[in-house]
Amino acid sequence: MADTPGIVITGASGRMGQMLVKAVAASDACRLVAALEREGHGWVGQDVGTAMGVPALGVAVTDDPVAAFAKAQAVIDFTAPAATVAFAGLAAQARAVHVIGTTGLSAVDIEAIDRAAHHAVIVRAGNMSLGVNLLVQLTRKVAAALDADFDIEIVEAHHRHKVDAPSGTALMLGEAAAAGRGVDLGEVRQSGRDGVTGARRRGDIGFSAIRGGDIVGEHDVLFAADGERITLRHVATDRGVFVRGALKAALWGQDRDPGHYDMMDVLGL
Ligand SMILES: NC(=O)C1=CN([C@@H]2O[C@H](COP(=O)(O)OP(=O)(O)OC[C@H]3O[C@@H](n4cnc5c(N)ncnc54)[C@H](OP(=O)(O)O)[C@@H]3O)[C@@H](O)[C@H]2O)C=CC1
Ligand SMILES: O=C(O)C1=N[C@H](C(=O)O)C[C@H](O)C1
Repeated sequence: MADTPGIVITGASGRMGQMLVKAVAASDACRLVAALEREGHGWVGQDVGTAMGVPALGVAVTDDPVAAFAKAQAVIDFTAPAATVAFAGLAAQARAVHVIGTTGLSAVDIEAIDRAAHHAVIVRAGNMSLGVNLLVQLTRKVAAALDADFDIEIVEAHHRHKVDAPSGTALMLGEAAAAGRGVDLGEVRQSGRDGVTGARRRGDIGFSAIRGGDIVGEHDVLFAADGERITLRHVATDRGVFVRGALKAALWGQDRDPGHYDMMDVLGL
């Protein structure tokens, strides 16, 4: 066990954080070396297992990322954009693989992550599941096969707590559709219609977001033409699909050259 990669989970009290802590602690392929929360969080100083209401795991929750990353080979990070950008710099200094699941990152945030990736391995994806990464590939292929007679609309649904829209996955699907069509998503993106919007512009890629209840994550890519429609759909019913992808990425990243990778690299798609 001691020579398996040591993993830090950031945002350990979060929906993803708690599942990741349990998965790493239960794995034979890696070890939990730290659980991180922000300064002032009620869990800091407590055993992370006890704080979660399960048997103690022998790892106290810390608010010190520098000390935590120094003893790790990988950092798995599903938190918030500002935290993730700060962690990217610190993980690179520690030469730890940084697996980023956080969504809602701005272009400036991604530039900062790109800079950190000159010094260490970063694997970042808006969705770590095998199914969604396959759907991204399918979306690109279908978009390449059809012309703009087919209107592309991406509809996503998530739980009531989600703070960013469109989802990271919806943006991955939109990028894939735009790449398939040979256009720049920034030129054709149409989000959140409301009011008298005018008729749909030919070639636009539309995004709609639903928020409610405990929906884990659902994504439809609709290709709608006169007389026929195609829908590509992924439904996540369990966050375990993201957890498994993140652990796979943390192990895959060991001994790779520095760089900014995604789940297509990890899954070999
Ligand atoms: N790529 C993928 O496959 C997936 C991505 N996600 C993304 O992961 C992110 C987290 O999702 P989820 O777990 O549902 O969200 P939660 O709000 O449940 O968890 C986020 C956690 O991060 C913590 N956090 C925020 N800022 C800091 C900080 N500066 N230092 C330490 N901890 C911090 C929060 O603490 P506090 O409560 O104190 O703010 C919280 O514990 C979102 O961006 C989501 O979109 C989610 C699922 C899959
Ligand atoms: O916030 C979530 O929950 C999820 N976020 C990711 C996204 O923004 O696409 C991935 C997944 O859909 C769950």
